[in-house]
Amino acid sequence: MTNMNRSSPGHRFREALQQEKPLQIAGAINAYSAILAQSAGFRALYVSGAGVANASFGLPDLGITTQGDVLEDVRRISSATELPLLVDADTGFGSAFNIARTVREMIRAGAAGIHIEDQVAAKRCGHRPNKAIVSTAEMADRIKAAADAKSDADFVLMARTDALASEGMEGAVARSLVYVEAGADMIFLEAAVSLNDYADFTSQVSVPVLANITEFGRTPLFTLEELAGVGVSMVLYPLSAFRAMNAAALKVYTTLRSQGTQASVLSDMQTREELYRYLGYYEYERKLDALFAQVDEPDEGE
Ligand SMILES: C[C@](O)(C(=O)O)[C@H](CC(=O)O)C(=O)O
Ligand SMILES: [Mg+2]
Repeated sequence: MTNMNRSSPGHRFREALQQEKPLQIAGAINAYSAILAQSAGFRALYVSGAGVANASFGLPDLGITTQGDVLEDVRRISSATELPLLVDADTGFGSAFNIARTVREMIRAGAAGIHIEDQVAAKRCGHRPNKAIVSTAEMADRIKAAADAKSDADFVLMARTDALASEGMEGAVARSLVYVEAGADMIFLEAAVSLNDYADFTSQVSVPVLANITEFGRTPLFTLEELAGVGVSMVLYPLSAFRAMNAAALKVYTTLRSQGTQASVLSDMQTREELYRYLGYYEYERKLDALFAQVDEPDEGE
């Protein structure tokens, strides 16, 4: 393990965590969403496992997508933004060797960090009933395998615990302390239901704690200020923009079918001008024009 690369994505994530308290982390479903979130001022982004499954594959978030599927999205998104990416690695995508490979490949793909959860491999969304979790020892082994594979000491290894639902606060805290001992740098407390949960948890777990403020789930939509007050270090919005895009897209599709024109939904659309601005299209166009101008000149002299 080295600390050579001072500007590694992991290092940038840790810097962002110092600069913004709590650090707001926005889910970006694809490269263009990452550009939009960056321009809105976010300092860190998230690649959601549910997002990869739902948006890239049209599948439910039930552990069906693979390490390679997630890596492909991470590569695309990390190429489009300077911001550090926290990536949802579900249960690590296999046993110790697979988990080690997940870490190595995530670093190569440009991720700043990953979270690995303590659910069984046949995982579910953290906000659904009937989740099953592995033993504390098995999860500690996952974390050790991941920590051992870190080629960049700054790469963030976050342990997510889904234990609150089945083992209560006592279980979630006890497990998290073991996960930190095993090498977790931070903890993701999944599906907390009250501010008191966070206060309780952060008073007993000394590493930075993430709150997942996903919509229509178990956790109420606590504000940044409220979460700051209970010791939360990171606030995640994994699918907020995705959910909004989906509603907008459906409205456009149904309007086109029912009205035969998009006139009434134009105001819901981003204009061509805006799209191009975010993409830096005009800059590309200027370069292209300049390039053609240069190529033309020698021709004229001949
Ligand atoms: C954070 C999460 O793991 C994700 O994949 O984005 C999901 C989010 C969701 O389903 O709302 C989870 O909380 O399990
Ligand atoms: Mg997930």
